[in-house]
Amino acid sequence: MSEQKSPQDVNTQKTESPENHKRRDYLHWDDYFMATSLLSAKRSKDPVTQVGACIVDSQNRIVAIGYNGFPRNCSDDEFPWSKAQKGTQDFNPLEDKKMYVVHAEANAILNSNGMRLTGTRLYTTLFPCNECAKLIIQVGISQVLYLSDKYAEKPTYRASKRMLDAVGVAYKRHVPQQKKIIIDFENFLEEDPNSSLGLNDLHLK
Ligand SMILES: Nc1ccn([C@H]2C[C@H](O)[C@@H](COP(=O)(O)O)O2)c(=O)n1
Repeated sequence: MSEQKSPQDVNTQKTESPENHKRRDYLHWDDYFMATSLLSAKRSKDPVTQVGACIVDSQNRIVAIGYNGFPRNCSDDEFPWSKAQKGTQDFNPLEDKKMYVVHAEANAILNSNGMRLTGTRLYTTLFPCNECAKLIIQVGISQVLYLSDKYAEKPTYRASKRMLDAVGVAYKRHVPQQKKIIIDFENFLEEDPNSSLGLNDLHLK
């Protein structure tokens, strides 16, 4: 004979069901903003280093995002994506991407459309260079969170830290709580069997 459930048991069962309480594996704020920066970096055409940045206010609202790329209307197909090699026969400084690329952090600042950025936080996938540090300081960003500092030994990055230290802009490497976030469009494509979109999964590692 099956056991009868008291109304109390039924209630307990209801509260224990995963659908009745808060999800536990939700994204934490810092991971969320860094993942947003990583997603933005996916827009970059730079074949070597794709950088993304995201500016967030004190109420955890994203106020701007950006990635590294050429200025508006400077064609991705005409301007150089390579680095000019000093000492080579055909060395031409005008054929170097660094002459033209707007860094992700600078683009994020510019994309904020003149909004007041005092006290905001900047999430960037790569530590800001000296030129971006100048902008960060001038607009009043108070904290920088970064994922990689692969160019730490270069003078431009040491100069960046010198300026940020001098004025008290805090910076720290973000250590993600969630090691992997997968954006999977497939579930949504399955909802529409007639869809002919051939989208690949986007894996953020
Ligand atoms: N904090 C940074 C540093 C670099 N970038 C951009 C500039 C270039 O497009 C690329 C670096 O290229 P690489 O020297 O690694 O060939 O990343 C940036 O947006 N933000």
